Amino acid sequence: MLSETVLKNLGIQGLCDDSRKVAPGDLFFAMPGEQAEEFARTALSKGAVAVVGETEAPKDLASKWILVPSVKEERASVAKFFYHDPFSKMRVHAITGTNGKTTSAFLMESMLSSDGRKTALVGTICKKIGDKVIASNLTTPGILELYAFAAEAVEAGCTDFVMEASSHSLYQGRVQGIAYKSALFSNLTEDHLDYHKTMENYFQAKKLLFTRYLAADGVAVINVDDAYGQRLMDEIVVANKVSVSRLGLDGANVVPNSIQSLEDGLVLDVPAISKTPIETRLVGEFNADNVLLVMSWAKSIGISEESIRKALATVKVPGRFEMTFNDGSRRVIVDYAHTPDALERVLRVARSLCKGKLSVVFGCGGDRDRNKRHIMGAIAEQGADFAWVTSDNPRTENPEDIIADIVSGMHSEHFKVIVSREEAIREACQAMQAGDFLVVAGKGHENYQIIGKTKHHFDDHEVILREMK
Ligand SMILES: CC(=O)N[C@H]1[C@@H](OP(=O)(O)OP(=O)(O)OC[C@H]2O[C@@H](n3ccc(=O)[nH]c3=O)[C@H](O)[C@@H]2O)O[C@H](CO)[C@@H](O)[C@@H]1O[C@H](C)C(=O)N[C@@H](C)C(=O)N[C@H](CCC(=O)O)C(=O)O
Ligand SMILES: Nc1ncnc2c1ncn2[C@@H]1O[C@H](COP(=O)(O)OP(=O)(O)OP(=O)(O)O)[C@@H](O)[C@H]1O
Ligand SMILES: N[C@H](CCC[C@H](N)C(=O)O)C(=O)O
Ligand SMILES: [Mg+2]
Repeated sequence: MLSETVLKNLGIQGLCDDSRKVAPGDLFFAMPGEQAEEFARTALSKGAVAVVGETEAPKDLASKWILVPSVKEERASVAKFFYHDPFSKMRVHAITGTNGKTTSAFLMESMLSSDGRKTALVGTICKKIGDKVIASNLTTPGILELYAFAAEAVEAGCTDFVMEASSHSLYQGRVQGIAYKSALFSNLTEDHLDYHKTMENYFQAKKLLFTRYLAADGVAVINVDDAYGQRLMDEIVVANKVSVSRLGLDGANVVPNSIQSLEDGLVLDVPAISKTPIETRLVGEFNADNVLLVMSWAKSIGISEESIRKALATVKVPGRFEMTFNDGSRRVIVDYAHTPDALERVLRVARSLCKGKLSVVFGCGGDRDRNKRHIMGAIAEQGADFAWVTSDNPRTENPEDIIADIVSGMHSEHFKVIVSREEAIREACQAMQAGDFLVVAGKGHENYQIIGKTKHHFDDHEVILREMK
């Protein structure tokens, strides 16, 4: 690493790896790539004090250029030094998996807080310390943002830090330098193959949380009902492992006696956690998986039964099976299902609650995994009585092309394409009769729609409430 003396002499005010965000006094990390020099020049023109690069300095920038073998490694070491090693001052907990991370992370934060521990949270919806909440751009932020936030958490007196670790972040080393006290695995199903290419690569990225980043004395808590979870359990060498199985697999450490599914919650009887059943307001079988996993984790790190109960009784997660409209007959929920597994599971729960016709409005994000689209089409067709296929965040793709991919998996007449999401929700709402249930899937808490490179205000809840008046 650059010596402390060098860093101090430079008089650095901040760290930055994105020329668009440079502030005067920043040390700029020029990540390797064709445009590294161009970004470095922009950074210097905006007042960066120096550039850390791994290619020879352009002659005219030699006095401002610090040559290192790996900018990525240097960025991690300097972040640790500059922010006073914040992660070593808290117990850090992470959850990974395709679905259920945000829900579980909210639960974890809630249980730790109920237990009297000051806790920070980082994930898809927000970065949060107590009542201070900042909306997130990524599920796991870039390493510099992450360290800066951890330093704030330490400053605020946090003892615990809960975060979602996405596969992208694990693969890219956004969490470099963290030694987790606990790591949870929810499940692994199809998503992100645009980035990881194969399920095996995707699994290996998730596995890094347990092999590279979990502390030697940390605990791994794993859902072994999932085949990749079972594989993880078998493959990782960790002192403390807890296996969790809603299905009651032989040999699992935590299995329920019974799970009762209510219209507005769950009652879980889990002898390994408590002698008496525990209630939550989270709904559906998939949430039973999340709750079991997090309860098991809580027990393993010494959170009291009372705190587990208290958190489960009150926790709510925005945009996850969120009942947006309910007049006692017609019900509309907003849910963040944007993978085949999530859509299938959410429709299954909705079906169990629906007395009339079950409909779904959904689309798929642009510039993301294309292969999941036709699978989601088939799932919507099988799981619901009627589907409105529409746009999610098209990003730079043509919305019609995305919809064509989805529809290629659909073979019945029980669906209609409406490109405008607002129009699709409007029609779906207008079609509702007594007893019907509508699932508006894919965007959950998002209050925007990304078309091209622009974020427009868009909120599923607002449209539903307007239409169901
Ligand atoms: C594919 C991917 O993950 N890309 C992430 C990655 O970008 P990258 O290193 O490839 O960056 P790049 O855009 O090629 O640029 C290279 C370097 O030049 C810099 N740059 C770039 C442009 C410029 O004008 N000036 C400049 O200095 C960039 O800051 C970067 O340091 O590293 C960046 C910094 O950490 C991330 O912001 C960026 O996330 C992009 C925006 C993204 O959309 N990522 C998504 C796919 C993602 O990460 N999603 C997961 C969710 C997964 C889940 O929920 O399951 C997440 O954790 O959110
Ligand atoms: N354990 C689970 N198994 C399968 N599906 C789930 C599970 N938990 C939640 N879901 C479904 O997945 C959606 C997303 O849940 P959540 O936001 O908790 O997951 P996530 O892993 O954080 O997703 P992302 O990676 O996109 O941030 C929910 O709205 C629900 O439809
Ligand atoms: N974390 C997810 C977000 C997807 C949300 C969905 N609304 C979309 O835009 O595809 C991802 O990066 O795939
Ligand atoms: Mg999430």
